[in-house]
Amino acid sequence: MSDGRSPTAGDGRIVVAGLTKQYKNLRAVDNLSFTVEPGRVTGFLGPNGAGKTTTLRMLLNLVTPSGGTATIGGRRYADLSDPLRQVGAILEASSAHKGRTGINHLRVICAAAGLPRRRADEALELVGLAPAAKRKFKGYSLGMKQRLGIAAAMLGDPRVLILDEPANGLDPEGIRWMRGFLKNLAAEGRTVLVSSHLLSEMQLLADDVVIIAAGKLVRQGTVTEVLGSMQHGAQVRVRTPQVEELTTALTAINATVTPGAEGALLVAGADAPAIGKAALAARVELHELTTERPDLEGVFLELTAGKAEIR
Ligand SMILES: Nc1ncnc2c1ncn2[C@@H]1O[C@H](COP(=O)(O)OP(=O)(O)OP(=O)(O)O)[C@@H](O)[C@H]1O
Repeated sequence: MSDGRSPTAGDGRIVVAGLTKQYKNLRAVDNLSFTVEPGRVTGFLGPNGAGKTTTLRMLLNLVTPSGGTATIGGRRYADLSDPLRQVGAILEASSAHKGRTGINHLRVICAAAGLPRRRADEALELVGLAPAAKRKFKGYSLGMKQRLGIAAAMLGDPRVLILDEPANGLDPEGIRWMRGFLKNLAAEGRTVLVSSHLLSEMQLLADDVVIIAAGKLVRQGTVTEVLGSMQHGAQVRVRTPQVEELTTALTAINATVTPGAEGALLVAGADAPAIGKAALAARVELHELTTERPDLEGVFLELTAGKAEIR
């Protein structure tokens, strides 16, 4: 981040408080409250139609809330003195004039926003698109288009980044790049808010998660906290030719044993070393001992079950 930026986005903390959006009969966002901290990547998760885009649009003053507030550094977006230098946003897959080159696309935005022309080159460099600067937009791959969108959002060197589904359509290499890029921005102290329904991706990318369903907050916390809040906790998958003996031995140490797929046993209430020890003491042969940790996908499905109504 460059020095001398306007301080009006404050520390870049995003606070959503009682935010509501009513569309005729549909409450797209319903009394939603959460905070997004600077210096961290926050994943904004929810099933399709949960209200993510509507929330982000209210944050960026593109949709007027029916109630509540959304502020960045204590101010509404509309009250920021120079928002493009403070908040960078991508709300949909990048689009540009087909015949325009990448660099010219960014220069046009710089000119319109009163930003120095060199920022176009710097932003292109930042996202690794400098070698394709003079290629036309229509020849860009989807991944390159996404990078160009991020370059555009970075033109004002903003303290806060808000990205709606930036990983959509990216290949694994593109996703890896995006992950590193956004983590670096957070490490520089910026606020990074990324919406997604790609839960497995968020598990690798985000420090914090805000999960919504049907317009309402379902859970907010660090990825670790949310994973830890999973009802069932970790399970261990075990295979043995001596099912009965092992079940007896594990029940004796207060573990719960249930049949899993393909003849495996799922053990809860004891970790792998404890199971191994109990098996050894009972002279039971083990063919597999695998700890299965709940992933964000499982937590998400559990937390949003029944709330992903078609709207
Ligand atoms: N302008 C509008 N008028 C009426 N309904 C709307 C409008 N914009 C969004 N909605 C509805 O509000 C609900 C929330 O939509 P939103 O796009 O915010 O969800 P989302 O979580 O971003 O989902 P997706 O991942 O599918 O984009 C949806 O049911 C949508 O149809």
